[in-house]
Amino acid sequence: MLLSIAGIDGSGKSTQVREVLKRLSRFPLKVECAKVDFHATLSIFDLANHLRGTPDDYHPWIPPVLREFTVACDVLRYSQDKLTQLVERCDVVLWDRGPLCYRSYASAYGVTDRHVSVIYDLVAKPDLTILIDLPAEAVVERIMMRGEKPAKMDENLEFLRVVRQCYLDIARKDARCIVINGERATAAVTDDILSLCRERIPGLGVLHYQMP
Ligand SMILES: Nc1ncnc2c1ncn2[C@@H]1O[C@H](COP(=O)(O)OP(=O)(O)O)[C@@H](O)[C@H]1O
Ligand SMILES: Cc1cn([C@H]2C[C@H](O)[C@@H](COP(=O)(O)OP(=O)(O)O)O2)c(=O)[nH]c1=O
Repeated sequence: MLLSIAGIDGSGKSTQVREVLKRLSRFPLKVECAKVDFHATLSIFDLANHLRGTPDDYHPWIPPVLREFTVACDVLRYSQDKLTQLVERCDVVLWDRGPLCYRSYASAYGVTDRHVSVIYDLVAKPDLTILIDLPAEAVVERIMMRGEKPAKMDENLEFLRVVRQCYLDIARKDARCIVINGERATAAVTDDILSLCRERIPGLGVLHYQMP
């Protein structure tokens, strides 16, 4: 089962991937985490650094269509070279981000180029995408509190509002995408994700709990 955890920056994707992994590790299941390795996209950040003096100041200086095409190429490469094999070897793969995220970012940056969209059609399709949804205001507060990583240029209220709307618009059209409320304690969000997995994926409903 390929489970994609989606949401705007700071919505708690990485936190949930970690928590769901912890909970599933109590069961006799092979569970692995996945996240796209950026390669060509890193050159976009290098270019932004060269042009603007900071790697995340890429917008609007580097045309969005060039950037999103580059991101899409990295996502497809990762899907074909690593993710597909991982899914074959594992009972559950927890994907931090996923096609919904990448399509939403492209849309938020106004990219409608068909080539980008066709590349995402070729990427492995998650069995289930869980969109952790919460208002951009709540996320900005979390990002400001986040000690480990300073806020990036695109982690601002105005842009995150647009990204959130793009997520919701794209998710609404996908039957394999479920929106959950992310404005709750971490454990409550994890509970929701696990119960959605059990409900939807045959086999996960008959998990045999192993005593720790
Ligand atoms: N349910 C939650 N309530 C409050 N803070 C949270 C919650 N989930 C995550 N956080 C905090 O919010 C910040 C962003 O979470 P993170 O998992 O890094 O998000 P993402 O991977 O979506 O960017 C982190 O500092 C994290 O500790
Ligand atoms: C997912 C995505 C990210 N980005 C930008 C915004 C992200 O903050 C940045 C890095 O992505 P990523 O490494 O996935 O972010 P994080 O470590 O916060 O999970 O690249 C795009 O421009 N397009 C995209 O499709």
